[in-house]
Amino acid sequence: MRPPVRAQPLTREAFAPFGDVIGLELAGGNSANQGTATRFDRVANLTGSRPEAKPNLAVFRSVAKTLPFEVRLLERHPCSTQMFVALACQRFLVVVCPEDARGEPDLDRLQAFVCGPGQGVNYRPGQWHHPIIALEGPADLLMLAWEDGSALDCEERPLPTPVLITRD
Ligand SMILES: NC(=O)N[C@@H](O)C(=O)O
Ligand code: NI
Repeated sequence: MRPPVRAQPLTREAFAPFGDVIGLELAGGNSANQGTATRFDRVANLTGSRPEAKPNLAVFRSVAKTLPFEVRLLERHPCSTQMFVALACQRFLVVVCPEDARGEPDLDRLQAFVCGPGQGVNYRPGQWHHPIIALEGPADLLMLAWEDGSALDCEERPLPTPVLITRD
């Protein structure tokens, strides 16, 4: 079995190779609503590359899992970004994995992030990741991706051996 992967706190810098972080480290912004708000525009690069695919705004009501957690499969969405933002949660787990020269998950470089209330991530298109996991308590998470109901919406890859994610 591979050495366990320690889940790390979510930061913009650490997550940058995998996509965008939402709700963390907001910078700049412009005044809005007669000065009663600051708006931070385009905090994530939302893309869907298939003309027939439509944006799907969904709510995932996830049951709680605990760490340590065994990752037994990864998936990717080749033609769309996928965003998850916590609507209500205590913690949620984001697991991402770079790809090797063949485009397959490079499990030696798998990373895990513990995210909290008010935070979100947006995977870049084709980014290998584990399906979203709620931690410590059930979670409602808002999801946005471009989907058309075809197989290209989501490509799954069962892992030959599980990868254990432990608490930092
Ligand atoms: N597609 C789906 O239902 N869920 C996954 O894509 C996920 O990342 O959670
Ligand atoms: Ni996904």
